[in-house]
Order: sequence, then structure tokens, then C-alpha cells
Amino acid sequence: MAARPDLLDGRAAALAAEADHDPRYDSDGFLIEDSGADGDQFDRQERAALRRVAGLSTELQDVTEVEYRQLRLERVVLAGVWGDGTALDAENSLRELSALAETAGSTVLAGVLQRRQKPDPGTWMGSGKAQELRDIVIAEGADTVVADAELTPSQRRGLEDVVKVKVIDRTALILDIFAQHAKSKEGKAQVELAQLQYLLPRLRGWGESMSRQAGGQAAGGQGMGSRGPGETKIELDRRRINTRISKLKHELTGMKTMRDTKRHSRRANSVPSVAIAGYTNAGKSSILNRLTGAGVLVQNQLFATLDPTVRRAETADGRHYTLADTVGFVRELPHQLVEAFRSTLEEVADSDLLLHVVDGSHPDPESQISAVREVLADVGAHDVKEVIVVNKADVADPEVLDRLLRGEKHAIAVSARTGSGFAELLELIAAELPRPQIRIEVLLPYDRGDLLSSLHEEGEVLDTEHTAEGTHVHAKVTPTLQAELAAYVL
Ligand SMILES: Nc1nc2c(ncn2[C@@H]2O[C@H](COP(=O)(O)OP(=O)(O)OP(=O)(O)O)[C@@H](O)[C@H]2O)c(=O)[nH]1
Ligand SMILES: [Mg+2]
Repeated sequence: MAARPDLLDGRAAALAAEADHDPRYDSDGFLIEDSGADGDQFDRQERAALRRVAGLSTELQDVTEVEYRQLRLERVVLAGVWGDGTALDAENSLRELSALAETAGSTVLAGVLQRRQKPDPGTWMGSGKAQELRDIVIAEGADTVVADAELTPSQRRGLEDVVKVKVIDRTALILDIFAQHAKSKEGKAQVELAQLQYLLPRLRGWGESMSRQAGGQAAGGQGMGSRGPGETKIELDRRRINTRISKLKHELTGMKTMRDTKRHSRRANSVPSVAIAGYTNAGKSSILNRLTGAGVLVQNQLFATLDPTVRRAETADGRHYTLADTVGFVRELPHQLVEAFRSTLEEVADSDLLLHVVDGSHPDPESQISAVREVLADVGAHDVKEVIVVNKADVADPEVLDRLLRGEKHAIAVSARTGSGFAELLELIAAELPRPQIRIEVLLPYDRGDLLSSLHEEGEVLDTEHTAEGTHVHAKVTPTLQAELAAYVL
């Protein structure tokens, strides 16, 4: 999971040490952690330069620009609230939030956890703890608090009022990373749709919060509940956002149709398909690259891949298939994103074999597996044959590897870095791919070399013999191929 496993492991140790010794770790489980921040300046600038500017109207740009500026994180303090589960789960979650924040380009200064049964409806953290958080924000010189949850609009405002810096939640952070990483037209449209859907119910709250920050002037001078100019503007923005949402949905439907057509033609040609899915940073792109030499972007960052990449590959015995890299998953993937990426994720549901990649060196790989399965079930991919590919075997704890391999029915350990396990993985893919079933015998004239190559690519050639009239072939084929060859069947 971690953007920088070394650094984060150090942090984990620091967290654990503080839990034991530091007086700042109080009975409420409130824990203060120093991260030794080191955001990569250059990379951040680069990413900021890639930032998408939404093609919206002037009025609307005001709103979204403000919203985006709000997300231009610099120095952040992370905050988590946990009720059930263990302290370790809560810490792992905060460490993941830290990796997410760094991926978004910010410098993490500290992380705090509060244990309470239920989040406070008004301020999310209890108000006393929110005050303590305020002190940490001041001491660290932070400009943003990132909450490890999806906050209601009023919780966000409530907390903002206490800590007096901007507060953003996990969902907004993930949306922001997606916005930074989307490259294709479709990916960008999907992310923008998700962002607008996230923004829409928060518009009113945002307006109010702005008025308050402007010293109440914008809202001042008028009776309570009167529809001031702010309200009118919000209505206007809301309408524009809705229009934009419809437009994006329409465009996305068009793009989906195109992709469906391509996919259907691949299906009609009966080229078997393998999908690589899994938690973000598990090494999906690295595995695709090692399997096919595809040269897909590999980064020690969360959500490096957003656009599905499809590559052709071939089994040792010459059968062709496609391999698709997909967007990574994360715990509690914002539902707006699942919706927006549904059509992309459905490709997984439609494949013949799913390589579910998991990072064997992660502290809690099992929880990553279940988070991924939740999303897969949600997009209808639960009945695709799944093989768990435990990656990063080179750095994983052998005991954890053992546990994973024993716990899963179909599992294999590999390392995309060293290549260990890949011979086995290739065999496994070859064994699991559906094979053509129809046995035929054809005599192909010598000018139909094209059909002979189709036979080799899409069917399984059992035996060939060159005769005076042409090539005599015994093969197993798919129904489509059988139809194409009908004229030459003996
Ligand atoms: N040690 C080790 N590191 C690996 C291995 N495979 C991948 N990595 C590293 O893990 C990080 C993530 O790899 P990616 O292939 O980008 O992972 P991904 O699953 O495609 O990630 P997203 O597209 O961001 O969801 C990179 O820094 C890789 O170099 C491995 O077998 N061993
Ligand atoms: Mg990737």
C-alpha cells in the first residue's frame, strides 16, 4: 500500500513507540505522531502543472476552483476516528491515508487518532479533541487537516470552525488523486463526473462556510432565511453542475459504446481475456509489464494507473489472449468513483480469468483482498474465475506468504521485480484459459494463408500436412472460426 514503505515502516515504529511511552498518548487513545515529512517538491510541481482545469462556465469555475484550491494541499495533519476494530487497524488506515496524502502532493506533518464509539455529528471528532487538534495544527504550522472518513458537509464545517484551517475528507483526497492521474479523455470525464457528484450536495455548505469566513458580510444585512444573492448563486451553480453532469454522462455513454464494440469484437473473435485487478500499488502494472513487456507506467504511488490498458499476449503453445491492467482499488473506494468507473470495471466482470494481485509485503494483505472483492462483487465480477497472485514475494515475510497461500484456494506467489514465480504464473494462465472446443478437419488452399494464421492464433492446431491441393489441418476451433472455415471443411 505504502507510497514509501521504508518511511512508513519507520512511522509505524514511531507510532508503536509512542503508544508505549509518550505521555501525549492519552486514555482516549489520542495519539500524536511525528512523521519527518519529506514531500517531493519537484514531483508536486509537476503534478500541479498537470492539473485538469474543468471546462465549466465562469460562474461555476468560481466554485470548483475554490474547491480545487482547497485541495491543493501543502502541509497536512491527518486525523482518524475509530470505534470498533483494533488500534492496529486504525493505525494501518492512517498510514494508508498518509500515503494517499503524499501521492496527492502534500507533506504529512503529523497523524492523530481518536477512539470514540461514534463520530460526533457536529464536529466529527469530539470537541475537546478537536481543540487539541487545533493546537497541533498551530504547533506544526499545518494548513490542512485530512480526515480519514467521509464527513458530512456539516461535520466538515463544524471541524473547520474549531481547527481554523481547511478540512478535507478521504473521499475528496482520493478524488483529487484521480483527477491528477487521469490521462485519457474517458478517465478525465469519469473523474470529473465523480467530483461534481461529490460537490453537488456540498454546495450549500460551501457557500455558507465562505460567507462566514468573509466575516459574515456576504450573508449579512438580511433577515434569517431570506434568499440572498449567495443563495441565488448556489442555485445557479447547482443548475450548471447538473447540466454538466448530464453532459458528461452522455459523453461517457458514447465512449462506453465504443469500448463495448471493441470488446465485443474481441469476444466475437473468441480471444480469451485475462484481467489484472487488485489493491492500488500491489504491482499490477509491473506484472503486466513482465508478462508482456508492455511498458506501462509503474510508480511507487497510489493510483498510478487509471486508464485500462489492454495488451495481447500468447501462451507457450501459441494461443493468443488479451491481458488488461485496471485501476487500483482502495478501502472504501468513494462510491462516486465506483459509479463513474463502473463501465471500466465491468470489463473485469467480462473477462475469462481474473488475476487478483495482492501486495504480500503489506501489513494486512487479507483486508486488501476483501476490499477488492467488495468492489468486484459490486460490479458483478464475482463469478469470474479468480487467482490470487501474491506479489512482492522478494520482500514479503515468508510467514505471511505461507498464510496467504494456505488461506486461498487458487493462489500463487510471484515477484514482478525478480521474476520469481512467473514461469508458474504463465503455465497457470495457459491452463485456465478457455480452449476452443470444436474439432474440425479442413483443407486450406495455399492462397488462404490468412485463415491458416487465424487457426493458429484463435484455434488450436493439432496437426498439419502439406498436400498438392493445400494445407490439410486438424484443429480445435471456436464457433466463430468454424463459421469462417465452413467452405473448406472436409
Ligand atoms: N519489491 C518489489 N516491489 C515491487 C514488485 N512489483 C512491483 N513493485 C513496486 O511496487 C510499486 C507499485 O507497482 P505498480 O506496478 O505501479 O503497482 P500497481 O498495482 O499498478 O499500482 P496502481 O496502478 O497505482 O494501482 C512500484 O514501486 C513497483 O516498483 C515486486 O515484486 N517486488
Ligand atoms: Mg498500475
